[in-house]
Amino acid sequence: MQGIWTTERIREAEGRAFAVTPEGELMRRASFGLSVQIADFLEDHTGSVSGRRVVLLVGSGDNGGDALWAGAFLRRRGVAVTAILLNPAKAHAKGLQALKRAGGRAVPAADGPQWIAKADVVVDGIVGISASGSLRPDAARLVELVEAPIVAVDLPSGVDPDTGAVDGPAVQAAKTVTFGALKPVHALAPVHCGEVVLVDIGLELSDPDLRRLDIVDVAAAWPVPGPDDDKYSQGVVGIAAGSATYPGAAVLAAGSAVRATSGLVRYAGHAADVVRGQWPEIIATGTVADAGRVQAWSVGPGIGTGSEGRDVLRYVLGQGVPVCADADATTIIAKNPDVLDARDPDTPLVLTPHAGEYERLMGHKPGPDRVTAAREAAKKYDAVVLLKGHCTVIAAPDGRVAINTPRGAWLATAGSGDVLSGLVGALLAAGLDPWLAAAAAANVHSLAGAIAAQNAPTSASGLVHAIPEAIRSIRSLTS
Ligand SMILES: NC(=O)C1=CN([C@@H]2O[C@H](COP(=O)(O)OP(=O)(O)OC[C@H]3O[C@@H](n4cnc5c(N)ncnc54)[C@H](OP(=O)(O)O)[C@@H]3O)[C@@H](O)[C@H]2O)[C@@H](O)CC1
Ligand SMILES: [K+]
Repeated sequence: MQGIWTTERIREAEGRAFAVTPEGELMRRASFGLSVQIADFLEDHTGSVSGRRVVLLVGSGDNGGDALWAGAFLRRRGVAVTAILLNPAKAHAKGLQALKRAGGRAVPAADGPQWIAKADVVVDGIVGISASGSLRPDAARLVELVEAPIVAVDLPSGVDPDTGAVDGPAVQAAKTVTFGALKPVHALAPVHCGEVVLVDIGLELSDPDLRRLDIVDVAAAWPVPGPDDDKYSQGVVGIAAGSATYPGAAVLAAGSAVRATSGLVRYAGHAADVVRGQWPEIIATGTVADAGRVQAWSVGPGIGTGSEGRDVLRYVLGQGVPVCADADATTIIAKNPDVLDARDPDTPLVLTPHAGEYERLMGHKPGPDRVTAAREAAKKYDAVVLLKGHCTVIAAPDGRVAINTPRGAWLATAGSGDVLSGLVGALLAAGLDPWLAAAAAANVHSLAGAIAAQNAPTSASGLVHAIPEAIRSIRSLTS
C-alpha cells in the first residue's frame, strides 16, 4: 500500500530531518530531483532539453525556493530559465542568487505575460504545503495565461494540500513532483496533479494517515480458489436488491457478485425470475428468509425505502454475517436508525453513501474535507464507510482510510453503484477484512470501468462484463 501523510506529519518529519542534515541539504535534494524531472518532461514533450525555455512562477516560500534552485540546475543543462517573482521582496534569497549566478533571469510579475507566452514548460513554485485557499488574484492572472504544460512543485498551487479541495482558481498540472512522501492532495485531486512523481529526500515516516491500494495489494487480497475449495468454501453471498418493476439493480448487483469470485451467489427478492434468466448459476428465491445460509449479504439497490425494504434490511442485519448496505438501505438506516438494533455489533457493516445519502445519514453534507467526513460517519455507525465521489474514500471505524483514485470518470453511469455493491458483498463473503473488501472492490470497479469504457461511454452491464478482465489484469502482475 502507498502511504500518504498529512502536511502536519510531513512538517514533523522535516523537523526531525533538519536536525540531522546540513542546512539547505533537504532543499538541495528536492530541487535537484525536481530539475531531473523537469528535464525528463522537456525531453518527453519537446524532444530536447538544451535550448528549451522554462518559466518559473515563484511565490514567497520554500516552494518557490525549490523552483529557483531547480532553475539553476537546469541552466547547467542549457535550458533558458526565467523566474517570475510574485513577491520579489520575499523570494527565496539563496535560490534566487543561485539562479542568477547560473545565468537565469528574474522578472517581476508585471513582465510575466511575455515570458509565459514563449515558455515550453511552466513550473509552478507558487505555494506548497503552507498553502491556504485558492490562488490569489496576482498568481491566478498569470496562471490563466499559461498554455504550455505545467510541472507543479510539490503540489498544484490553489488546491488544498490536506483535502484536495478546490474552491477557486488553481493550477492544473501535467506533472507534479513531490518530495519525501505523498500528501493527501496527490490522491484526492488527481485531475489537478497529473502524473505524480515522488522524489526521496530522506524523510522518515511511519503509520500513514491515509493509504492508497496498490494494484499488488488488490491482487494479493482477491480470493482465488485452491485445490480444496468448493463453491461453499469460497463464500456464499446473498444479494437482496431490485423489485418486480425495477429488476435492473438486482441483475447488476447479482451479476457483479457472480463475476467477482468463484463463490456461490444467492438472490432474494421480487426480481428472482429475471435474475435467474440472466444468471442461471444464481440460486434465486422470492424472500430473504427463504434464501438459505450465506456468509455475507449485500442489500439495498432498488429495494425501496418503505416497510418491505425495512423488513428486508432488518432481517439481513440480524443474521450475524457481514452486510454491505447500499442505496435504499442507506436511506432506510438514515430514516429509521432503529433498524440497526437488529445488528450484532460484532458483525461488520459496510455503508456506501454518495454525497446525498451521506447527508441523510449524518445530517450535513460531506463538505470539502471528505476524509474527515468519511471518518466521522464510520465512527458514528461503527461501520466501514465508502464515500462515493470522483475519488472514493473508504474509512474504517478504527480510523484507517483508503483512497481509491479513479481511472477516468466513466463510472458515473446509471447502475454503476449496484455493480460496486455486488463486488463488496462477494468479497465480504470470501472473508476479507471489511475495509479491505470495500477498498479492493472500489479499485476493481474503477479498473473494470476503464476497461469497459476504452475512452468511450460504457454502461453498468459493460462494467459487469469487464470485471473478469480487470481481475485478470491485476493478477497478471503477481503471477
Ligand atoms: N521544509 C522542508 O524541509 C522542505 C520543504 N520543501 C518545500 O517547501 C515547501 C513549503 O515551503 P514553505 O513552508 O516555506 O511555504 P510555501 O508552501 O512555499 O508557501 C509560502 C507562502 O505562500 C503564501 N501563500 C499561502 N497560500 C497561498 C496561496 N493560496 N496563493 C499564494 N500564496 C500563498 C504564504 O505566505 P503569505 O503570503 O501568506 O505570507 C505562505 O507562507 C514545500 O511545499 C516544498 O516545496 C522542500 O524544499 C523539501 C524540504
Ligand atoms: K506548487
